[in-house]
Amino acid sequence: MSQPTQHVLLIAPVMDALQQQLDAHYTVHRLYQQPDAAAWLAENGANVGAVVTRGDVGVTSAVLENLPQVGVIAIFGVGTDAVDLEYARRRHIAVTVTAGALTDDVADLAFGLLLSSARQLCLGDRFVREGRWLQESPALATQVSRKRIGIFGMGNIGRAIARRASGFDMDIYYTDRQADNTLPYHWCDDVLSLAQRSDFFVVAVSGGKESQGIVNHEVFQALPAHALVINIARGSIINEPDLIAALQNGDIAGAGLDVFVDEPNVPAEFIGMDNVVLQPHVASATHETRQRMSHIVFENVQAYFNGQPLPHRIN
Ligand SMILES: NC(=O)c1ccc[n+]([C@@H]2O[C@H](COP(=O)([O-])OP(=O)(O)OC[C@H]3O[C@@H](n4cnc5c(N)ncnc54)[C@H](O)[C@@H]3O)[C@@H](O)[C@H]2O)c1
Ligand SMILES: O=C(O)[C@H](O)COP(=O)(O)O
Repeated sequence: MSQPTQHVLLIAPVMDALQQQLDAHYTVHRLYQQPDAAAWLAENGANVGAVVTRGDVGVTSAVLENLPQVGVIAIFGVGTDAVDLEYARRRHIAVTVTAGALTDDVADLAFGLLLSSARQLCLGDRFVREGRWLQESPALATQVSRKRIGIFGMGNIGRAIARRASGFDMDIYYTDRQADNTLPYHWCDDVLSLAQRSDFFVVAVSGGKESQGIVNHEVFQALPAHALVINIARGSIINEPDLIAALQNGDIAGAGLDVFVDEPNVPAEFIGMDNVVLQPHVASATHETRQRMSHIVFENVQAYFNGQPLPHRIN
Protein backbone atom coordinates (compact mmCIF):
# COMPACT_ATOMS: atom_id res chain seq x y z
CA MET A 1 0.00 0.00 0.00
CA SER A 2 1.43 3.41 -0.89
CA GLN A 3 2.08 5.77 2.06
CA PRO A 4 0.82 9.37 1.90
CA THR A 5 3.55 11.86 1.07
CA GLN A 6 5.05 13.70 4.04
CA HIS A 7 4.70 17.16 2.54
CA VAL A 8 2.60 19.81 4.29
CA LEU A 9 1.22 22.87 2.53
CA LEU A 10 0.72 25.88 4.79
CA ILE A 11 -1.86 28.25 3.28
CA ALA A 12 -1.35 31.11 5.76
CA PRO A 13 0.97 31.73 8.71
CA VAL A 14 0.05 30.01 11.98
CA MET A 15 1.75 30.14 15.42
CA ASP A 16 5.56 30.05 15.21
CA ALA A 17 5.71 27.08 17.60
CA LEU A 18 3.39 25.05 15.34
CA GLN A 19 5.39 25.99 12.25
CA GLN A 20 8.60 24.89 13.98
CA GLN A 21 7.02 21.60 15.02
CA LEU A 22 5.77 20.94 11.49
CA ASP A 23 9.18 21.92 10.06
CA ALA A 24 10.89 19.47 12.42
CA HIS A 25 8.78 16.52 11.22
CA TYR A 26 7.73 17.23 7.65
CA THR A 27 8.64 19.09 4.51
CA VAL A 28 6.62 22.28 4.86
CA HIS A 29 5.79 24.51 1.90
CA ARG A 30 4.41 27.99 2.51
CA LEU A 31 2.02 28.88 -0.29
CA TYR A 32 1.72 32.48 0.94
CA GLN A 33 5.46 32.96 0.35
CA GLN A 34 5.39 31.77 -3.25
CA PRO A 35 5.74 34.65 -5.71
CA ASP A 36 3.71 32.66 -8.26
CA ALA A 37 1.38 30.38 -6.30
CA ALA A 38 -0.25 28.91 -9.43
CA ALA A 39 3.12 27.94 -10.93
CA TRP A 40 4.28 26.47 -7.62
CA LEU A 41 1.11 24.40 -7.31
CA ALA A 42 1.36 23.13 -10.89
CA GLU A 43 4.94 22.01 -10.29
CA ASN A 44 4.78 20.72 -6.71
CA GLY A 45 1.13 20.20 -5.78
CA ALA A 46 1.24 16.47 -6.46
CA ASN A 47 3.57 15.95 -3.48
CA VAL A 48 1.32 17.52 -0.86
CA GLY A 49 -0.33 15.14 1.63
CA ALA A 50 -1.67 17.60 4.23
CA VAL A 51 -2.94 21.18 4.15
CA VAL A 52 -2.70 23.36 7.26
CA THR A 53 -4.68 26.60 7.31
CA ARG A 54 -6.53 29.03 9.53
CA GLY A 55 -10.31 29.16 9.97
CA ASP A 56 -10.56 32.68 8.58
CA VAL A 57 -8.45 31.82 5.51
CA GLY A 58 -9.42 28.22 4.71
CA VAL A 59 -8.33 26.84 1.34
CA THR A 60 -9.97 27.27 -2.02
CA SER A 61 -11.14 24.33 -4.09
CA ALA A 62 -8.99 25.78 -6.90
CA VAL A 63 -5.90 25.16 -4.76
CA LEU A 64 -7.14 21.69 -3.80
CA GLU A 65 -7.59 20.83 -7.49
CA ASN A 66 -3.80 20.98 -7.73
CA LEU A 67 -3.28 18.60 -4.80
CA PRO A 68 -4.26 15.13 -6.07
CA GLN A 69 -2.80 13.29 -3.05
CA VAL A 70 -4.02 15.56 -0.27
CA GLY A 71 -5.84 13.63 2.45
CA VAL A 72 -6.41 16.16 5.23
CA ILE A 73 -7.12 19.85 5.75
CA ALA A 74 -6.17 20.68 9.34
CA ILE A 75 -7.78 23.98 10.36
CA PHE A 76 -6.24 26.12 13.10
CA GLY A 77 -9.65 27.28 14.35
CA VAL A 78 -13.25 26.05 14.24
CA GLY A 79 -14.74 28.05 11.37
CA THR A 80 -15.15 25.95 8.22
CA ASP A 81 -16.80 28.67 6.13
CA ALA A 82 -13.67 29.17 4.03
CA VAL A 83 -13.52 25.51 2.95
CA ASP A 84 -15.98 23.86 0.57
CA LEU A 85 -16.85 20.87 2.78
CA GLU A 86 -18.95 19.26 0.05
CA TYR A 87 -16.02 19.37 -2.36
CA ALA A 88 -13.70 17.95 0.33
CA ARG A 89 -16.17 15.11 0.97
CA ARG A 90 -16.34 14.27 -2.73
CA ARG A 91 -12.55 14.11 -2.85
CA HIS A 92 -12.40 12.08 0.42
CA ILE A 93 -10.30 14.81 2.02
CA ALA A 94 -10.73 14.80 5.80
CA VAL A 95 -11.21 18.14 7.58
CA THR A 96 -10.19 18.69 11.20
CA VAL A 97 -10.82 21.69 13.50
CA THR A 98 -9.69 22.72 16.97
CA ALA A 99 -13.14 22.38 18.55
CA GLY A 100 -13.26 22.66 22.31
CA ALA A 101 -9.87 24.37 22.63
CA LEU A 102 -11.07 27.93 22.03
CA THR A 103 -14.69 27.93 23.23
CA ASP A 104 -14.08 29.51 26.63
CA ASP A 105 -11.76 32.22 25.35
CA VAL A 106 -14.17 33.27 22.62
CA ALA A 107 -17.07 33.37 25.08
CA ASP A 108 -14.88 35.38 27.47
CA LEU A 109 -14.14 37.92 24.74
CA ALA A 110 -17.84 38.12 23.82
CA PHE A 111 -18.56 38.99 27.41
CA GLY A 112 -15.61 41.36 27.52
CA LEU A 113 -17.01 43.20 24.50
CA LEU A 114 -20.48 43.20 26.04
CA LEU A 115 -19.20 44.63 29.32
CA SER A 116 -16.89 47.11 27.57
CA SER A 117 -19.74 48.36 25.41
CA ALA A 118 -22.31 48.59 28.19
CA ARG A 119 -20.01 50.02 30.85
CA GLN A 120 -18.03 52.16 28.36
CA LEU A 121 -14.67 50.86 29.57
CA CYS A 122 -12.69 52.30 26.65
CA LEU A 123 -14.24 55.75 27.12
CA GLY A 124 -13.60 55.59 30.88
CA ASP A 125 -9.97 54.66 30.28
CA ARG A 126 -9.56 57.61 27.89
CA PHE A 127 -11.34 59.91 30.35
CA VAL A 128 -8.79 59.11 33.08
CA ARG A 129 -5.73 59.25 30.79
CA GLU A 130 -6.76 62.62 29.33
CA GLY A 131 -7.07 64.10 32.83
CA ARG A 132 -10.73 64.96 32.27
CA TRP A 133 -11.67 63.41 35.64
CA LEU A 134 -10.00 66.42 37.27
CA GLN A 135 -12.56 68.75 35.64
CA GLU A 136 -15.79 66.81 35.04
CA SER A 137 -17.86 63.85 36.19
CA PRO A 138 -17.79 60.63 34.20
CA ALA A 139 -20.90 59.75 32.15
CA LEU A 140 -23.37 57.12 33.33
CA ALA A 141 -23.37 53.78 31.52
CA THR A 142 -25.76 50.84 31.02
CA GLN A 143 -26.40 48.02 33.49
CA VAL A 144 -25.69 44.44 32.39
CA SER A 145 -27.01 42.32 35.27
CA ARG A 146 -30.58 41.02 34.93
CA LYS A 147 -30.94 42.34 31.36
CA ARG A 148 -32.04 40.27 28.35
CA ILE A 149 -29.36 38.67 26.18
CA GLY A 150 -30.23 37.27 22.74
CA ILE A 151 -27.77 34.69 21.44
CA PHE A 152 -27.86 33.97 17.72
CA GLY A 153 -26.26 30.53 17.34
CA MET A 154 -26.44 28.22 20.35
CA GLY A 155 -23.44 26.05 19.45
CA ASN A 156 -20.38 25.50 21.62
CA ILE A 157 -19.55 29.21 21.92
CA GLY A 158 -23.19 30.33 22.22
CA ARG A 159 -23.67 27.92 25.12
CA ALA A 160 -20.51 29.14 26.82
CA ILE A 161 -21.77 32.73 26.46
CA ALA A 162 -25.13 31.68 27.95
CA ARG A 163 -23.36 30.12 30.96
CA ARG A 164 -21.54 33.39 31.55
CA ALA A 165 -24.79 35.35 31.15
CA SER A 166 -26.38 33.12 33.82
CA GLY A 167 -23.74 34.39 36.24
CA PHE A 168 -25.03 37.91 35.57
CA ASP A 169 -28.63 36.78 36.27
CA MET A 170 -29.55 37.64 32.69
CA ASP A 171 -32.70 36.50 30.93
CA ILE A 172 -31.37 34.34 28.10
CA TYR A 173 -33.04 34.09 24.67
CA TYR A 174 -31.62 32.24 21.66
CA THR A 175 -32.26 31.03 18.16
CA ASP A 176 -30.50 28.42 16.04
CA ARG A 177 -31.46 25.95 13.33
CA GLN A 178 -33.54 24.10 15.91
CA ALA A 179 -34.48 24.40 19.57
CA ASP A 180 -32.70 22.29 22.15
CA ASN A 181 -35.36 21.50 24.73
CA THR A 182 -32.77 20.46 27.27
CA LEU A 183 -31.59 24.08 27.55
CA PRO A 184 -33.10 26.24 30.32
CA TYR A 185 -33.27 29.29 27.99
CA HIS A 186 -36.07 30.98 26.01
CA TRP A 187 -36.30 29.75 22.40
CA CYS A 188 -37.15 32.26 19.63
CA ASP A 189 -38.44 31.03 16.26
CA ASP A 190 -36.24 33.32 14.20
CA VAL A 191 -33.65 36.04 14.33
CA LEU A 192 -36.22 38.86 14.19
CA SER A 193 -38.15 37.64 17.22
CA LEU A 194 -34.81 37.18 18.99
CA ALA A 195 -33.86 40.77 18.15
CA GLN A 196 -37.15 42.09 19.55
CA ARG A 197 -36.32 40.49 22.92
CA SER A 198 -32.63 41.50 23.15
CA ASP A 199 -31.04 44.24 25.20
CA PHE A 200 -27.76 42.63 24.13
CA PHE A 201 -27.72 40.80 20.80
CA VAL A 202 -24.76 38.43 20.44
CA VAL A 203 -23.80 36.83 17.12
CA ALA A 204 -22.27 33.36 17.69
CA VAL A 205 -23.58 31.53 14.62
CA SER A 206 -21.29 29.89 12.03
CA GLY A 207 -20.32 31.87 8.95
CA GLY A 208 -20.87 30.73 5.38
CA LYS A 209 -23.40 31.16 2.59
CA GLU A 210 -26.41 30.32 4.77
CA SER A 211 -25.75 33.05 7.34
CA GLN A 212 -24.20 35.69 5.07
CA GLY A 213 -25.68 39.13 5.76
CA ILE A 214 -28.50 37.60 7.82
CA VAL A 215 -28.11 40.27 10.53
CA ASN A 216 -29.33 43.16 8.40
CA HIS A 217 -31.45 46.31 8.38
CA GLU A 218 -34.58 44.38 9.38
CA VAL A 219 -32.83 42.94 12.43
CA PHE A 220 -31.51 46.37 13.45
CA GLN A 221 -35.05 47.75 13.14
CA ALA A 222 -36.37 44.91 15.33
CA LEU A 223 -33.82 45.57 18.07
CA PRO A 224 -34.71 48.10 20.78
CA ALA A 225 -32.93 51.45 20.34
CA HIS A 226 -30.94 50.81 23.53
CA ALA A 227 -29.61 47.46 22.22
CA LEU A 228 -25.91 46.67 21.89
CA VAL A 229 -24.77 44.27 19.16
CA ILE A 230 -21.79 41.96 19.78
CA ASN A 231 -20.12 39.89 17.04
CA ILE A 232 -17.40 37.34 17.77
CA ALA A 233 -18.36 34.92 14.97
CA ARG A 234 -17.70 36.13 11.42
CA GLY A 235 -17.88 39.59 9.86
CA SER A 236 -19.85 38.20 6.92
CA ILE A 237 -22.87 37.38 9.11
CA ILE A 238 -23.63 41.07 9.66
CA ASN A 239 -24.48 43.35 6.76
CA GLU A 240 -21.82 45.95 7.62
CA PRO A 241 -23.32 48.93 5.74
CA ASP A 242 -26.66 48.21 7.48
CA LEU A 243 -24.92 48.10 10.87
CA ILE A 244 -23.14 51.39 10.17
CA ALA A 245 -26.44 52.99 9.15
CA ALA A 246 -28.19 51.62 12.26
CA LEU A 247 -25.47 53.11 14.48
CA GLN A 248 -25.51 56.44 12.62
CA ASN A 249 -29.32 56.67 12.80
CA GLY A 250 -29.51 55.68 16.47
CA ASP A 251 -31.53 52.53 15.67
CA ILE A 252 -29.23 50.72 18.13
CA ALA A 253 -27.01 52.10 20.91
CA GLY A 254 -23.64 50.56 20.11
CA ALA A 255 -21.61 47.54 19.08
CA GLY A 256 -18.68 45.39 20.16
CA LEU A 257 -16.92 43.75 17.21
CA ASP A 258 -14.06 41.25 16.96
CA VAL A 259 -14.67 40.32 13.31
CA PHE A 260 -15.20 42.25 10.07
CA VAL A 261 -16.06 41.58 6.46
CA ASP A 262 -12.68 42.55 4.97
CA GLU A 263 -10.12 41.96 7.73
CA PRO A 264 -7.78 43.60 8.56
CA ASN A 265 -9.55 46.54 6.91
CA VAL A 266 -12.10 48.04 9.28
CA PRO A 267 -14.64 50.55 7.91
CA ALA A 268 -13.63 54.11 8.78
CA GLU A 269 -17.13 54.78 10.12
CA PHE A 270 -16.56 52.32 12.99
CA ILE A 271 -13.21 53.91 13.84
CA GLY A 272 -14.92 57.27 14.25
CA MET A 273 -17.66 56.01 16.58
CA ASP A 274 -17.24 56.22 20.37
CA ASN A 275 -20.07 53.75 20.93
CA VAL A 276 -18.27 50.95 19.08
CA VAL A 277 -15.62 48.76 20.74
CA LEU A 278 -13.22 47.19 18.24
CA GLN A 279 -10.92 44.16 18.50
CA PRO A 280 -8.57 42.73 15.84
CA HIS A 281 -10.06 39.18 15.59
CA VAL A 282 -8.43 38.01 18.82
CA ALA A 283 -11.20 36.04 20.52
CA SER A 284 -9.07 32.88 20.69
CA ALA A 285 -5.75 34.69 21.00
CA THR A 286 -4.43 33.70 24.42
CA HIS A 287 -1.14 31.86 24.98
CA GLU A 288 -2.94 28.92 26.54
CA THR A 289 -5.56 28.46 23.83
CA ARG A 290 -3.27 29.05 20.87
CA GLN A 291 -0.86 26.43 22.30
CA ARG A 292 -3.72 23.97 22.65
CA MET A 293 -4.91 24.76 19.11
CA SER A 294 -1.37 24.21 17.79
CA HIS A 295 -1.18 20.89 19.58
CA ILE A 296 -4.50 19.76 18.07
CA VAL A 297 -3.46 20.73 14.54
CA PHE A 298 -0.17 18.88 14.90
CA GLU A 299 -1.89 15.81 16.39
CA ASN A 300 -4.18 15.59 13.38
CA VAL A 301 -1.43 16.02 10.80
CA GLN A 302 0.66 13.43 12.61
CA ALA A 303 -2.25 10.98 12.85
CA TYR A 304 -2.87 11.40 9.13
CA PHE A 305 0.72 10.68 8.12
CA ASN A 306 0.85 7.74 10.57
CA GLY A 307 -2.29 6.28 9.00
CA GLN A 308 -4.23 6.61 12.29
CA PRO A 309 -7.79 7.88 12.86
CA LEU A 310 -7.89 11.68 13.01
CA PRO A 311 -8.85 12.77 16.55
CA HIS A 312 -10.65 15.99 15.57
CA ARG A 313 -12.20 15.10 12.25
CA ILE A 314 -15.49 16.81 11.33
CA ASN A 315 -15.83 15.94 7.65
N1 LIG B 1 -13.61 35.57 16.69
C1 LIG B 1 -12.91 34.46 16.67
O1 LIG B 1 -11.71 34.43 16.79
C2 LIG B 1 -13.62 33.15 16.55
C3 LIG B 1 -13.08 32.06 17.22
C4 LIG B 1 -13.75 30.85 17.13
C5 LIG B 1 -14.91 30.73 16.39
N2 LIG B 1 -15.37 31.81 15.72
C6 LIG B 1 -16.59 31.68 14.93
O2 LIG B 1 -17.68 31.33 15.79
C7 LIG B 1 -18.50 30.38 15.12
C8 LIG B 1 -19.23 29.53 16.13
O3 LIG B 1 -18.32 28.65 16.76
P1 LIG B 1 -18.84 27.40 17.59
O4 LIG B 1 -17.64 26.70 18.10
O5 LIG B 1 -19.89 27.80 18.55
O6 LIG B 1 -19.50 26.55 16.41
P2 LIG B 1 -20.68 25.52 16.53
O7 LIG B 1 -20.68 24.78 15.26
O8 LIG B 1 -20.59 24.77 17.81
O9 LIG B 1 -21.98 26.46 16.61
C9 LIG B 1 -22.50 27.15 15.54
C10 LIG B 1 -24.02 27.19 15.70
O10 LIG B 1 -24.57 27.99 14.67
C11 LIG B 1 -25.76 27.34 14.23
N3 LIG B 1 -26.07 27.81 12.88
C12 LIG B 1 -25.29 27.76 11.78
N4 LIG B 1 -25.89 28.36 10.74
C13 LIG B 1 -27.09 28.80 11.19
C14 LIG B 1 -28.17 29.50 10.60
N5 LIG B 1 -28.12 29.87 9.32
N6 LIG B 1 -29.24 29.81 11.37
C15 LIG B 1 -29.28 29.46 12.66
N7 LIG B 1 -28.29 28.79 13.28
C16 LIG B 1 -27.21 28.45 12.56
C17 LIG B 1 -25.46 25.87 14.29
O11 LIG B 1 -26.63 25.08 14.32
C18 LIG B 1 -24.64 25.79 15.59
O12 LIG B 1 -25.47 25.55 16.71
C19 LIG B 1 -17.52 29.61 14.23
O13 LIG B 1 -18.17 29.07 13.10
C20 LIG B 1 -16.46 30.61 13.87
O14 LIG B 1 -16.72 31.16 12.62
C21 LIG B 1 -14.77 33.02 15.79
O1 LIG C 1 -7.73 32.88 13.74
C1 LIG C 1 -8.94 32.75 13.82
O2 LIG C 1 -9.72 32.92 12.88
C2 LIG C 1 -9.54 32.38 15.13
O3 LIG C 1 -8.64 32.48 16.14
C3 LIG C 1 -9.96 30.95 15.17
O4 LIG C 1 -10.41 30.62 13.95
P1 LIG C 1 -11.97 30.44 13.79
O5 LIG C 1 -12.53 31.80 13.96
O6 LIG C 1 -12.11 29.88 12.46
O7 LIG C 1 -12.29 29.47 14.85
